[in-house]
Amino acid sequence: MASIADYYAGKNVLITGATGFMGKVLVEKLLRSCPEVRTLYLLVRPKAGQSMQERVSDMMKCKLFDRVREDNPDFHQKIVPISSELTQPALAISPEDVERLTSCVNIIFHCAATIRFDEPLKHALQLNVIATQQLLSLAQQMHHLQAFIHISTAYANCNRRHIDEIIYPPPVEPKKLIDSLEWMEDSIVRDITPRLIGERPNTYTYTKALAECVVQRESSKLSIGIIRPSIVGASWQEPFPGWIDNFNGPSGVFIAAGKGILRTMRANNDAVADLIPVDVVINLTLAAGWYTAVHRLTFPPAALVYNCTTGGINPFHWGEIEHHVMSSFKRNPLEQAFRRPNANITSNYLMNQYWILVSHKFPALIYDLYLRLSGQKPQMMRIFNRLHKAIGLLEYFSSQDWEWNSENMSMLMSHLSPEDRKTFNFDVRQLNWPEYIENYCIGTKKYVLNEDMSDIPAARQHLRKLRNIRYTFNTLLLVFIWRVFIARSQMARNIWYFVVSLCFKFLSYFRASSTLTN
Ligand SMILES: CCCCCCCCCCCCCCCC(=O)SCCNC(=O)CCNC(=O)[C@H](O)C(C)(C)COP(=O)(O)OP(=O)(O)OC[C@H]1O[C@@H](n2cnc3c(N)ncnc32)[C@H](O)[C@@H]1OP(=O)(O)O
Ligand SMILES: NC(=O)C1=CN([C@@H]2O[C@H](COP(=O)(O)OP(=O)(O)OC[C@H]3O[C@@H](n4cnc5c(N)ncnc54)[C@H](OP(=O)(O)O)[C@@H]3O)[C@@H](O)[C@H]2O)C=CC1
Repeated sequence: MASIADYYAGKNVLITGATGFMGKVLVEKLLRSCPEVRTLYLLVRPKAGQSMQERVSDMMKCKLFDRVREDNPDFHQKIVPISSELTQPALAISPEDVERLTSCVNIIFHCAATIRFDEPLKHALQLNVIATQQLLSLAQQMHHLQAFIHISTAYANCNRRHIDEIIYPPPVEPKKLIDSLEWMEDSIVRDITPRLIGERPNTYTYTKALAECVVQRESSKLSIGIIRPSIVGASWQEPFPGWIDNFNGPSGVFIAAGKGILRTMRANNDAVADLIPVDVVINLTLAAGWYTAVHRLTFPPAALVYNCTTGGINPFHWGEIEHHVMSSFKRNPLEQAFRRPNANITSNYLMNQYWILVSHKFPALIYDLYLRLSGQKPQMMRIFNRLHKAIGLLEYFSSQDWEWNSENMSMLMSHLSPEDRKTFNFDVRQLNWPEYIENYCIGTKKYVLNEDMSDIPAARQHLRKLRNIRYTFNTLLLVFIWRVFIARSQMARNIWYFVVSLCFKFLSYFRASSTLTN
């Protein structure tokens, strides 16, 4: 059997979502580890005043592509951007481009999706389900297509505790839902969304479940693989440790904790934190593309599902994550922290509400007062309100755990040659969590916040300053309490004298006993 790189040699690959977090890593890895790949067709839309060509050339300039650039400075010649808006009819691909794609594409990686948890149902359905359906129709017109790889999520079926590598019956018939929502006003859709999504926490997981069903329906006509990653985090090894470029999932939480803004969050210390490094997901995806294509004639007509998770193989828990994130940010502090990093997670709702009041809202109020008094615009309360909205949407995933069967991941690994196992490593048994979390935190500092590592001494100095402010504040608070309560109440005074005399007696006893022993 051909090796993975040999298989991709001379192949034309179509990728959606290439400008996104996972898409970029996929493009980079294909170019670096499969240098003989012929062309990568990227479906891209113009955005924020930039044409699709500008966006793709900006993307290729980013640090992620440094290693590819070193190996092959002309790598951009292999990339062909195709203008496409996935929410439009026929994906808004021009007839010439359709002609070009149908005549040459050999393999499709469908990564594009809206991953927002607060996406209105109609839009999530349009992008995650209808666009997938349209891409499948395009795929069927392709004369040389060998594999269609769909990126789903391990949480598509999060209404279940145990999740096998099968496609579960959809919560509703996708076509019926599409037809009904088509004529409904947005306000009506908004009202019925909670009833529709049922036990799922958001429109994202709901529409991703529907998309799996849509993909499965085509599995008799196409060779299909479905990848279900859990919580995708920074890179573990490739192209370098700790690469991350967004605030999604845990990254935003880590940053907020590192900046000393987030001090409390509802999460279960003992629940498995099913993080999976982005390079692991991409290595598995490329291997699954190879496996699907090579075995396309021997497969039964069913999509092969890969639960791409760590919990069952090398579990790590939210409590451990909290510990390692905090100690990592103390060693490598972020610049201009609001307070010293000291976040705690708790599964107790009331306790969390108490700490939100004491450690979030109260300091925000004081800081905003200070800003107001110094003639600046208050902003801290606004930042906290946004943070509370974001963590409120994530708490569902950090407060419970799931069991995923990941046999297909092991099966795929057993089919890889020793060389491919190294080049496309997705063996998460080798993952050293503390080291990974340390690199992840440094990655958020370097690549998300664009902070310089040489500024760490200044950041440490800033933390020392914050510590001194805290000590001063606590002392002032104590003096205040003394003035208000102790100075005015005889009983408080008596208690205070009792405590002081007890301390004095203890000290005298200690001194006397140390003189005796000398
Ligand atoms: C130490 C403790 C350990 C415990 C640690 C537990 C972690 C527990 C994680 C569970 C994680 C589960 C993950 C499930 C697994 C998938 O399925 S992965 C798919 C994951 N999807 C996501 O994470 C998307 C979630 N995000 C959203 O839905 C939306 O961004 C939100 C949170 C509703 C915010 O919406 P919005 O207010 O409209 O803000 P948005 O336009 O998105 O962003 C505005 C700005 O805030 C920034 N921002 C966005 N999100 C954040 C954020 N979270 N923080 C800070 N800034 C942010 C943006 O970069 C943007 O910056 P600018 O461009 O304005 O400069
Ligand atoms: N990140 C995670 O933790 C996880 C992600 N996944 C899945 O992995 C896949 C990739 O996720 P990720 O890379 O994190 O997501 P991103 O949000 O980073 O990327 C989404 C991609 O989809 C593209 N896209 C969105 N809307 C359109 C549109 N209307 N037309 C054309 N392209 C569009 C975006 O393009 P543009 O740049 O133009 O916006 C972008 O390239 C998704 O399918 C997601 O469900 C699964 C589990 C976890």
